[in-house]
Order: sequence, then structure tokens, then C-alpha cells
Amino acid sequence: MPLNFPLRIRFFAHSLPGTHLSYNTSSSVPLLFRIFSSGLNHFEFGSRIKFSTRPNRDQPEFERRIRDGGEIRASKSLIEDEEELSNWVSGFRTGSSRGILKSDDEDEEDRSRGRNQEKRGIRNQVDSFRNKRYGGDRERGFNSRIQGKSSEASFRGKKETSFSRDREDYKGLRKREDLLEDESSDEDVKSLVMGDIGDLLSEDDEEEDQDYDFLKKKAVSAFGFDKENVIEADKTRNANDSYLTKTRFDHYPLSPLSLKAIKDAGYETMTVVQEATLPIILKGKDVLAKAKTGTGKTVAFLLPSIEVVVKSPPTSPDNNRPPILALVICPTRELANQAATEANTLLKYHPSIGVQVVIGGTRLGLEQKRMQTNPCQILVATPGRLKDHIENTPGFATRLKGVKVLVLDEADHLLDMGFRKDIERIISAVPKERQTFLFSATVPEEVRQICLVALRRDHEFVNCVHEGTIETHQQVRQMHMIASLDRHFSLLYTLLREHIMDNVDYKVIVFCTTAMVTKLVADLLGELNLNVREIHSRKPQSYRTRVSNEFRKSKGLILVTSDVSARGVDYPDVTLVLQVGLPKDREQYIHRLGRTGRKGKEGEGILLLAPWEEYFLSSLKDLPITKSPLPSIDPETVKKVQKALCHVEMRNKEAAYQAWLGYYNSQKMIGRDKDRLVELANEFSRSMGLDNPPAIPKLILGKMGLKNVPGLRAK
Ligand SMILES: Nc1ncnc2c1ncn2[C@@H]1O[C@H](COP(=O)(O)OP(=O)(O)OP(=O)(O)O)[C@@H](O)[C@H]1O
Repeated sequence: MPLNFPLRIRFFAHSLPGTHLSYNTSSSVPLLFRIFSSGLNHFEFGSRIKFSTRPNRDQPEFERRIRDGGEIRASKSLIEDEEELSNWVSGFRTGSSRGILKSDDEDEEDRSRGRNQEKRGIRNQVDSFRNKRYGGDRERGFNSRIQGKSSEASFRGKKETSFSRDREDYKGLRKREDLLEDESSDEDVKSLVMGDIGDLLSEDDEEEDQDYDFLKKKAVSAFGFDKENVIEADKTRNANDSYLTKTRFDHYPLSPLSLKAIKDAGYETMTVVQEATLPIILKGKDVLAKAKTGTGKTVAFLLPSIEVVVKSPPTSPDNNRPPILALVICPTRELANQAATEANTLLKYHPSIGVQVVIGGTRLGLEQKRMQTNPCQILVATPGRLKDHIENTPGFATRLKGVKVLVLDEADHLLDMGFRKDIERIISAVPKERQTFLFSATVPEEVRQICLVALRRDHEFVNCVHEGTIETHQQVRQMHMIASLDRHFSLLYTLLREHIMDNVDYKVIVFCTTAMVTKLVADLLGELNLNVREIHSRKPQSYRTRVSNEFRKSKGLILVTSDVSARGVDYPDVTLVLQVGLPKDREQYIHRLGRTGRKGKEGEGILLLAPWEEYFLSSLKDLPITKSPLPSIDPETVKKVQKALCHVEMRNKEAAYQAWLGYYNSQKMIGRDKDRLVELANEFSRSMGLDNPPAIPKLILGKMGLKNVPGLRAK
């Protein structure tokens, strides 16, 4: 029985004919059932199998195996920091977060709550704390949105036995609550969840994960995403790596007011991805687009979205729930703000069309008020906060029923494990009859299949980075350096100083593995009198926005950051991206590197690894990254760095140590051998100038699966 899967794969500047793939399903169907079990619920089996890429909106599911495994895999993927983990864990020790793992005996609905349960659990702790401090009446007054939910999560009833919180605990919980409202601190959510559950995974779970990865890849292949199905593209543009085309925007039937705004923005001709996607989108098609970093994907999806809004009939002023017509989802707050700014640029001459942003880290009530007093047609949102509005803002779900265009920016990231459930919920809240655009600089094979849940079957895959060309920019020089951990801080300082000396207008981004390591590095470089700013998920949103805006406009500045700045953020003229330690994966390496070399400019990227991290380079073997000799570090520099390290606060070193341990514990290759992991963590501790590794709460060690591992100090 042949499996027919019509798929059009389009490369930039090329319209390729539809490709019909036939597969003998005798072997692939059972496999597919195992991998895409619920996805296959949407297939109609007949004499030919039709492949419906749209989920059943009433019962949205990506697929169960991913769902069940996903929580775990996401949790293990990133450790941002564990600053509040101790408080959090003690509040939840009776089992809230462990609940996420109880997949065997939980019902389906409980499973799908995942992160929301966690969020509610934390809110409830805050709630309970407030109750204790202020009494019920006051509590009812200022905490109405938390109320009414307490019956939803039964696990919370058991949790509070040791819940005598002092003010610090309360503050910690408030922070945690903010964190969980903030999709851009997805890393934190993952890390904190991981701190709780990741290491409760048995070895079997991990093996099953690997097994699953393998099977999923096979299934992806069976669906026709093999290399052999990718059609050769016009290579001329990629050869010179030009991001602009000669096609003018007025070549297409865009509204004159949009064209006027485009001209004002200084955009004369289209970028490659804009030229490739616009005509398809204007025809009403769904698009999955892959194009290199910094090549104008934001305009590529915003412009046609605006055109859809322009062409829609105006809403009656009497309608108190005016429809949201275009919904753009971004994984981080910075990115959402950036997309909204770009939308406003394009809307300069469309005064009747409004854009609003809903993101974590801001007060839900304020956003609700803003949306009520000044309803918009275009909404840019981060996933968790959007889901919050769907669930808690009266009339919001009705407004979403008007969505005609759904955009997932950084689609592969949004559809990966960390955001999966939120996106699933959002997709179920918007109409089936809509246009959907998925954009990213990376679309790994494994994620491509999952992309299909959002797209119509006749969507087009516009690949501006065709097979055989590199996914990074040729004009960005990529190097890696391998040095033992004890030399990393001195090397980092030396590399930065050399770069500053060579570049008057230097603008550097230093990526670190976790938020608390970011803080440590920023503190250290500040002590060394470098002009440093820091952004990570533990900084308040107002601070993040301020620093982000400052860095966008400035030169002569170093931004030390966690992965909250890895994707999408458009800082012009970044001269160097320095990645210290293991990136989460190949994609993250590419996105981080993509902060330099934007809009065809030159740039430099350095990846600094320890010898035991060198294995990661095999995942970059198709990229033009070369080994660089280490710069010589004079003894004076070493002394200077050691002295500066002495001035870094002890508690920051302790937090960095714990976060470091958590991050590498979650890296399969390193975290597997716990004895070795602890040896390496203690090497990191010594590199911070500590004689003894900081003690870690027993509870956290237990949760990390590191109890009684030699070399660790417990408290
Ligand atoms: N047609 C155009 N001509 C000139 N500049 C453009 C054009 N379109 C977009 N730009 C500019 O190019 C820069 C990069 O665009 P954008 O941030 O959308 O890139 P991206 O492809 O989304 O990158 P990333 O993959 O990192 O998210 C922005 O400063 C944007 O204003």
C-alpha cells in the first residue's frame, strides 16, 4: 500500500514542481504508529494513505511519544541556573514536580498540563504565603487571578507541610512565578524542572530516548525528507552569500502604504528569503522557510501578514471583542519586542492597524487592560504568556477565533520540547482556516516532521540554505580553541583585550552556558575593567530591555549573556561572538554565531572548549570552523585575572558552580559518568579560585542524581 505524501520543496528563487513520494508502508506504518501515534490518528487509511498535516483542533496533539518523553527531554536539555532551586524544591518536595514524571498513573489531561501545573503550583505557594501574611480577605483582593484554580491541580494539596516561609522565601517564589510566566526564560523553566526531575530518569529512560530518537529519524526519513528528495537549487546566490536580491518590493501587489513604509525603512530590494517566500504567501499558501541568520526573515513574515490585515474588512466599532487577525509567536521577550518594533515600522502609514505585545515578566493585568482599551489586529506574543491570556483573559479566546495568519518565528525552537505544550494549546485556539508561516535559520530533520502539525498539507518548504551549502555565513570567520578549564578565564580576558585593541568599534557578545555562569563571567570581566553588560533570565525584564536597547545602539561594549540572546535578536555590527563552553546543540551554536555577520557584514566567532568538550566539534564538521592556536597568556594577565576572581562575590561563585554542575549533568555525553562530571565541576571550581568546591544542598544533589558522588560537598 503506497503512502502518498505530496510535498513541495521550494528553494529560493525557484519554483519546483510538486514531488510525489511513494513508500512501501508495510514496514513504515507500524513504525510510524509508534513514533507519530496520535499524529497518525489524523491520517485516513484507505487504499491510499492521505497525510493530513493539520491536527484535529478539538483534540490537539503532536504525538504522544514526544509528549511523554518530551517533558523529560526538555528538562534535561538546559540548566540556566539553580539560584532559587533550593527554596522551590523544598516547597515542592511532596511531589508537585515529580508529578510530571508520573506518566504511568496520571491521566492524559494531567500529563498535558506539565509546565502549567508547575506554574500554578508556584502561584499557589505564593498564594498560600500571602494568605499567611495578609489573611484571606486581602489575599482575595489582590490575587484574584490565582484564585479559582486551586482545585485544578490536586497535587498541590499535599505540598505545604513545611511551608513556613520567611520574606526571602516569598521573594524567591515571586521570582519563580515571574520566571514561569516568561517564555524567554524557558531555559530556567527547563533547568528548574530538570533540577527536580531530570535525574530521576532511570538509565532505561535514557536508552528509550535514544531508541526513540533513532526511530523518529527513521520515520522522518520515511515521510520523504531524505536528502534524495531535496531538489537542487540555484546555487549562484549562495555562492556569493549575498543576502539581497535585485527584486524590488513594488514588484509584488503590496499596498501602497506598506510600500511607502518599506521605502522609509530604507529597504530598497528584497532579501533572498523575502523574494522567495512573498509570492508564495501572497498566493495564500502556508510556508516553512529556512534562511540564514540576519537575512530579513522578520520582514518576510510580517509584510504579508500585514497585507492580510489590510485586506480584511474593518471591524465594527460596536464589536467589543474585535478579532486578532495576525498572531506572531516568538520564543523570547526580546525577540517579541523586536518583531513588534519591526511591525510598527512597516505599519507607519497604516494608522488604523495596531500591534500589541504580550510577554512574560510584565503584569498580566496591565496587558489585559491595554488589550481592552486599545484592541489590536496584530498580536506578537511569547507562548506561555499567550496561553495565560487564553486561559485567564475574558474574551481573549473569542478574539483569537479571528486569526487569519499564524506565525511561528524560530519555529524549530518553538516546536521543540520546551515550548511544545504551549504551542499545542495555542494552535488549538486559532481557527483551522488560516495561513501559517514557520521561519527559522535552522530546521533540523527531527523537527521538520513536527512542523507539519501546524501547516496545511500543500504548504511549501522554502529552503534558502540548500543541501551542500553551509548554514553559517561565509564572511564570518569561525574558530575553535581547546584549553583546559583553568585557563579559560585568562584566555577569555586575553581574547577580549586583543579584539578590543584590533577593533576600535568593537561590539562583542560572550555566550555562557547558564545564567549564573553568565553572571560570574560578567562580574569577573567588570572587575577587569572591561565595559560589560549582562543579560540573562535572572535579570528583571525592565533591566533586560534597557540593556538590550543600549547594546543595540552602542559600540565599544561587551554583552555577556546566556541563551536568551541566542536567537533572533538583531544587534547591528557585532564584531565578535565568543562562546565559552559547550553550546546546547549544533543549532544553538549556529544561532549564537548568527548574532554577528548580519546583513552581509563581516564577523568573527570563537568557540572556547575544554579538551573533554571537543567531541562537540563533530556536530559542526560541515561548517568552516578551524582550530586556532591559543594566544599566549603572560603571567601578569594570569595574576590579574586571579586577583579579579578574588573580588567576585562568593555566593556568585557558589551559584555558578551549582549551575555549571547542573548544566553539564544534563549533557548526555558528560553527565553520564557522574564521578567524572564531579571531577570536572571541581576543576571549574578551582578555576574560580576556590580551594574547596562549594557545598550543595543534599536535596538538590539528590534531585540531580549526584548523592554520594565522591568529590561533592553536601550541606
Ligand atoms: N529588504 C531589506 N533590505 C535591507 N535590510 C533589511 C531588509 N529586510 C530586513 N532587513 C534588515 O535586516 C536585519 C536582519 O533582519 P532579521 O532580524 O529579520 O533577520 P533574521 O533572518 O530574522 O535573523 P535571525 O535568524 O537571527 O532571527 C534587520 O536589521 C532588518 O531590519
